[in-house]
Parts: sequence; structure tokens; C-alpha cells
Amino acid sequence: MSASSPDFILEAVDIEKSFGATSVLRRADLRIARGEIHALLGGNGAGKSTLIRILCGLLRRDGGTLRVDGQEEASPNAIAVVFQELALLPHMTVAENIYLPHRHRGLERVRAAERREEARAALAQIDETLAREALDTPVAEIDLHQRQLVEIARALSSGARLLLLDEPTANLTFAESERLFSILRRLASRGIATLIVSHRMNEIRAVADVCTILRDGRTVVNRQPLTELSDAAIVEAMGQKGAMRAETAHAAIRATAGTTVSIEGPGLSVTLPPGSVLGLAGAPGGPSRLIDTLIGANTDLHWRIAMDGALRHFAVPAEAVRQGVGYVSGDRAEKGLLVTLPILDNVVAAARIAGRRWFAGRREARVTQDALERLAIKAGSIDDSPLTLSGGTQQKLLLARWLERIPRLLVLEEPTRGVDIGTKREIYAIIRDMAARGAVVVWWSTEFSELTEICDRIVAFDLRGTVSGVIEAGNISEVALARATGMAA
Ligand SMILES: Nc1ncnc2c1ncn2[C@@H]1O[C@H](COP(=O)(O)OP(=O)(O)OP(=O)(O)O)[C@@H](O)[C@H]1O
Repeated sequence: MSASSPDFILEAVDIEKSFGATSVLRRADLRIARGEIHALLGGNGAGKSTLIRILCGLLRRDGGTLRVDGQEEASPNAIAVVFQELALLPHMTVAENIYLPHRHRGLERVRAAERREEARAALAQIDETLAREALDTPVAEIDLHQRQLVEIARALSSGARLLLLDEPTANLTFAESERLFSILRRLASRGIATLIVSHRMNEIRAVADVCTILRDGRTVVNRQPLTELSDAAIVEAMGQKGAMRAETAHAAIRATAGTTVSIEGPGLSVTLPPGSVLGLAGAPGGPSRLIDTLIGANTDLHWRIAMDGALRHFAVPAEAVRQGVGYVSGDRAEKGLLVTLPILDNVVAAARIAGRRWFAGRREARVTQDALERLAIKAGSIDDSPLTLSGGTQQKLLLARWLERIPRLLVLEEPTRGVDIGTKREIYAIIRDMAARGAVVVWWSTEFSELTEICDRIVAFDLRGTVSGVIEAGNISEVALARATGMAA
């Protein structure tokens, strides 16, 4: 064990943690220097979130030492975590949300005007416009990216010197991610360190200086500069050797059987033969309205959908499922996971709706086991809660729902959110296989590299949510997408 050094804001050494019989962290190490941006990497289930929860005191470690500023008993405000599911009170104002933690420090008698001024100053360090214009706005009325900035401001106003960000860009557009990174860099230059978890290699390289890689709960790469590691070396350290991007572009899939889907609406008229993979690119406004129509989640007549030439209008999502429309969302907490039901019910949910079956059948256990095996989902038992799975594994569970009976139209909304590089490749292969067997796939992603790899045609939406172009196979590139969506840096 090395001696503690004052240059480190955080030193976690030999951290151990088990849940019951499952050992999740096995002597994991992590050292973070002052003012650095440090990437914590590892495959789904490697133990990253567990380690973060230990660092910020949400979870008790079973063994190991933790020093903050060289001290074992550190001030609890030195480290602040910003989770994906943000912890703000929507009906309170931005300012109130920022000064809320000060109540814990016994400052409740400080005058409201002073508290508001403190909150303004903290937010202005991050975003002057937001501090000027949104301080008295209820949090429910600002967008997700702005909420994240409010959380960071709250951390800074409590005196945090290390921010822990668990997949902070999962719900952000490209431009918003870039803004967040420039804020983190600015904070780093003032000595505030960030630990960032991300599965997106491009952005790790864009923002982080050094990385630590976990594999099966152990530190396999300890504080190494990213410039010294190739993508292949990182992927190999994570234990996902086969996960590098294929060199050759994928050929358009021609399925012999299946349904032809047509989509028509303002600025767009496309016919998708069986096996097509249509990408949707752009800020959420435009794609989500089309997706909601495809899956029966909105009843406006903005878009017209036809299957094999017959116009379809799905009044409710269950109707879309019965007509052969599958849907996987990356927003698993809100739009996918049945958190109060066991893994089995999560897997067979779509088949039950399609077959109007409400009671568990004996073959469902077998179907569930098969799906888990096919997707290499490591679960204790099919009767466990899906919440015992790591984030990326929960995402695979949503896809498992559509394996048994391939949908005629599969609608994907950021389906690889939070999924590690190796698992992404598996998901791509499964989706291509579904396309080859006749499914039409419509895929929205904010990750342009993913769209360019998978799709044979892409519809771009601009920042106002209107269709700005259709990019055909030969012309698909990340630059073309950035231009067409207005999301270039
Ligand atoms: N409360 C719990 N009970 C049982 N097992 C758990 C619990 N919380 C986490 N685990 C297990 O611990 C392991 C590590 O999970 P963790 O969420 O830390 O991984 P991760 O590296 O953050 O993964 P991801 O990239 O998917 O978010 C997983 O196998 C998970 O199933």
C-alpha cells in the first residue's frame, strides 16, 4: 500500500464489497489527483456504480481504506455525486434546490436573499445565462441538461472538490455533452476533480486525462494516462476483446419475408422494405414524436404509418404490440422496466400482451431462461428483481422481450444507453439478425457513431424538431449527421 499523498483528493485502496454471496468489489483501487478529469471504465457489472456509492457514503464498504485529502475522516461535503436519475425537487426553484443542502449545515436562519445570492454565484460559475435567467424557475420547467448543471452547482456550493458523474451524458445531445465537458474542464483548471463513468470511448478521450479500469471488481488499469492506451488496449483490459468495431461497413440487409412499413409526414415520405434499418438523428423533439406515433403512445395525426400498404393508427401501445410493433427504450426507469415484478415477467411482458394472456404459463420460465442465455444476462434467478442487475444488464433485459417472437416493426429509442462496448456489439448483432429475419427497424440514437455503423438510411431532424434531410447509405457519415441535425460542436 503506498503512503498517502497530498496531491490526491481521493485515495481508495483495497476496497471490498459483497452483496450476500456475490463478491462485487475485490480489492479495488482508485486514486484521483486534484483537478483532474478521471474516467472510471469497465464492462457492465464490473462494479463501477458500487464503487461510486461507496465513495460518496451511500453504501458501506466491507474492507479497504478511503482517504479524502489525505484524511480518513473526511468532510462529507468534499465529494458530491450526480446520478443519472437526478435528485432535485421539481416544484422548488433552481435557487432553492441549490441551497437546500445548507440546511444540513445549520444555516437555515440565514436570510433568504443571502441564500439566493449564494446559489446564484454557484450557478454562475457554471452557466452565467442560467444563473441570470432561471434562478427563480421551478426545476420542473428547465431541461435535463440544465438540471444537471443545477446539481453540479449545488455540489460546488456545498464545497465539493470531487464530482462523481455516473454516465452524465446518457440523456444529453451531442452539443449538450460538449458543453458539459467544457464546464468540467473549467472546473478542473480551478482544482475541482471529476470522476466520470461512460461507455462512450469518443467522449472519454475528449474529456478525461487518465483512467482506471475495473474488471470483475478488481482494478486492472490504475491511473493511466489515456494517451498511453489505445482503444484496443482499453477494451482488452475490460475483458471485451472481440468488441472492436468491424472495419467493413455493414451491407444493407435484404430479408425475403416480412412487412413493408411506410412513414409519411411533414418533410418525409419513406418506404421501408423488410430488413431495413432506418436511423433517426437529432435532438429528442422530432424523433420522439415520430416514435410515439409508431408505438401508439400519442394520438395526433402528424405522422401516417402504413404496414403492407394498409394505414395503421394505434390508439394505445398494447394495440401496437398486437400488430407486431416492438419497442425498446433507453429510459428504462420510465419506459420499460417493470421494477416491481421479477425478471421473468419483464421478459414475457410483450408475449403476454400480444397473446392477451394474464397468467404465468409453465413454458414462460423456459423462454425466459433461453432469452437470458442468448443475451448473456447474468442473473441470480429469474425470480429476482430486475433492480439487482447492473444498469447495462437491465437494458439487455428490455431487448430480451422481443427475442421469442420477432416484431414486424422494431422501434428503438437509444437502446444501448448505459451498455458497455462489448454488449453493444452483441445488441447490434441481435438487431441485425432480427432485420435479416424480416423486421423493419427504426432506431433513434444520439450517438452518431452508432447510427453510421448500423443504419442503411437516416432521417435527420433539426433542433426545432422538423425533418432536415434523409441521408442515404453511401452518404452516411458523422460529419453529415452533425451538419443535418445542427448538432455540430
Ligand atoms: N443490491 C444488490 N444486490 C445484489 N447484487 C447487486 C446489488 N447491487 C449491485 N449488484 C451486483 O453487483 C455487480 C456490479 O454492479 P454495478 O452496478 O456496480 O456495475 P457497473 O460496473 O456500474 O455496471 P453498469 O456499467 O452496467 O452500470 C452486478 O453484478 C450487480 O448485479
